[in-house]
Amino acid sequence: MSETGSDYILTISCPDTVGIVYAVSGFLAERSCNIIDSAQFGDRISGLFFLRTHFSAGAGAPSQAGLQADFAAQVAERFAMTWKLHDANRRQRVLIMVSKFGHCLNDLLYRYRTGYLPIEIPAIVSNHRDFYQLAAWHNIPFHHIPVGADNKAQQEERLLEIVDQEKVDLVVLARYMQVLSGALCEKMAGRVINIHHSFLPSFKGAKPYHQAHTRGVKLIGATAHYVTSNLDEGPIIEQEAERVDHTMTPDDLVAIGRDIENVVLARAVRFHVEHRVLLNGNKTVVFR
Ligand SMILES: Nc1nc2c(c(=O)[nH]1)N[C@@H](CN(C=O)c1ccc(C(=O)N[C@@H](CCC(=O)O)C(=O)O)cc1)CN2
Repeated sequence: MSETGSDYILTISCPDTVGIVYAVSGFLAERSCNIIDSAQFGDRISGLFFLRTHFSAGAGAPSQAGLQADFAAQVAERFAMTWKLHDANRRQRVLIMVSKFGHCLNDLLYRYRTGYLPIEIPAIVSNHRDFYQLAAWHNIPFHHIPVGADNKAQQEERLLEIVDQEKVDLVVLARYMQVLSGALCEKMAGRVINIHHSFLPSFKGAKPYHQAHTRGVKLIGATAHYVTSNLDEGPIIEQEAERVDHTMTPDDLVAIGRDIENVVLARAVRFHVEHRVLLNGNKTVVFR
């Protein structure tokens, strides 16, 4: 039996058909589980259905393991669901990676410290030493892993050792400026979020603000996306944009961009750790 009031989040994707919400809500009601909030979306192009349900297990409800076993047998199988049942109160363990620009790292650390981001941060990893003291101030272990053309595979092995040892759920690239290998992206699929400093698909690669200035755009932005082996091509989680004009220098755009990057990355991390993001091919469904 579950402790009264245990909160869970159920996420589902499956071929769309009649009766999915009815089956899920009936399953929960029969087991003394009360839905707190629920959202769903049927994608008519992919033919897939997506559901996120936050519920509380009342007195007499089965344990998490019991709910999972029942749901697998009673509902998930007949609808061919891809699904997960998450403990809503468990804080995800987030490893942050950074290179030379620390604004996103600093912002995430502040939001974590003030409780805005319900996460644990067991480690900070960088290919430079610049943020060693910032990590120390927050009492978070700092791992310096320099990467060059001749040692990328070995250094990525070290990263994966830390991910394993620290039971990391999510890796956040907070302006980490090295391209991760295809092998690493495969191993960590759906568990690595990057902040790209442009409004993708515009201005991929390094130095997007200079590209934007050269092009003379009137809006600039930032994009948080899951990392895949295709640089800057991963499923987009969140974006934001700001108006700019002809009077602004590339440095002005960089300064405006920093604030946008902070907000977009923090939102994307929060959506992910609250199980609000479901993959839909190379796109996402985000139940904000
Ligand atoms: N597999 C992936 N790895 C990374 C991605 C990604 O989308 N897929 N995003 C980058 C972040 N990024 C843009 O957002 C980015 C970072 C770095 C480069 C780049 O060309 N780097 C050069 C080295 C630059 C340096 O040493 O300063 C390189 O790796 O040759 C492009 C885009 C993070 N990783």
